[in-house]
Amino acid sequence: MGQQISEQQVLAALSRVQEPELGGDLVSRRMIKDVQVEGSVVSFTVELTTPACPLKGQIRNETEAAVLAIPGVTEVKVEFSANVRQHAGIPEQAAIPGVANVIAVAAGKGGVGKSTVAANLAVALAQEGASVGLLDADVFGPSLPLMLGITGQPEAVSDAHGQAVMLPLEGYGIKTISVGFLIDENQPVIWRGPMVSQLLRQFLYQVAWAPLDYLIIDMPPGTGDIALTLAQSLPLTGAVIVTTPQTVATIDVIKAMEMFKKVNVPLVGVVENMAYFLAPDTGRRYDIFGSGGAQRVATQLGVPLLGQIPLGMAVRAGGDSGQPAVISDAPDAYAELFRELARQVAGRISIMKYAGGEQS
Ligand SMILES: Nc1ncnc2c1ncn2[C@@H]1O[C@H](COP(=O)(O)OP(=O)(O)OP(=O)(O)O)[C@@H](O)[C@H]1O
Repeated sequence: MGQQISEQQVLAALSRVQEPELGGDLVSRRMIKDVQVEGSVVSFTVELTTPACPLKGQIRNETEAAVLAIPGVTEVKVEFSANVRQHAGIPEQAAIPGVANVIAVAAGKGGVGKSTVAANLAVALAQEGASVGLLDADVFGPSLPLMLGITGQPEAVSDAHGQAVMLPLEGYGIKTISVGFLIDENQPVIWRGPMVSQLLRQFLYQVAWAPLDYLIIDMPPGTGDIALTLAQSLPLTGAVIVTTPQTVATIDVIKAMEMFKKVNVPLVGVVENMAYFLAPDTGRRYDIFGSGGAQRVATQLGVPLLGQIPLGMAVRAGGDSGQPAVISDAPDAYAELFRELARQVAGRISIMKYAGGEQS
């Protein structure tokens, strides 16, 4: 029998593996937990900054290889866990207790698929193992109840401090709240700015969201007063801007990005929706609205292009039938692209947090 393998040897091997995005090695970043050695079998857990980590595969391969290089090790079992931390940079009084990150999904103009992206992003993050909420702040056209097929009235209950709170409705593993749950959809609603702000404050602070890793906010379209006030007053970790190829070069997209910059909300990146069309019969790609535009704008503004979602019949049908595309296995629902988008968003947020300092 060979010499017994020690925990120190395992940690020494793992300290040579770098965290691919955040830098530093996994041991100094205190990402390695629960090392166990049983004979020649070594197991440990890597604690990620998000369950939707885009580089999980790479981390698995590199840690496995590093530990297998220790003489006598025959098998390595890598588990993953995640500890999504509260973003620093949000003033304490504005933070929502128990909600680690608030992400705005916004667009320079209506109809580009902002709500579709918000809903699929939220469900995809939940599929990756995160706890997720979705707040429909698009009070003028609340489309999330229809897109997620969720109906009903949120129940009011007392929280642990005796305060009245609304219970969000649940579906597809996410918690959600929308003005669409509270009003009669056939009644036109006339909202003025202050009423919207007050309602949204209620949606943020008087809803039993916690605990959440990510609260996704489907913002009202455009950069008008309401969107600006919201961007300014929400405790946002960052903003994701949705555009289509034909609107990408327009001033609206730039305006949306500048609006967030002006109020010091970091841009997570740009999503190009309806980016191209793949003919279902031939598989041929058609760049109906041109190509490369979103990438150019992203590069020009120094933010990443987080993903490109093609035009897909199943994406639209999913939205209309209350079944978000990301739960479908139809090829033109592009579920895997939505999941990859979710990983990119989560990964970027972890990097932003690291750059800006973090709270445990
Ligand atoms: N990638 C896509 N492929 C096909 N249809 C899509 C795609 N993305 C969105 N759609 C469809 O386009 C329409 C508009 O989408 P959505 O409601 O998400 O846009 P929006 O930007 O939120 O609009 P508004 O600003 O008016 O709320 C919907 O019918 C939706 O199903």
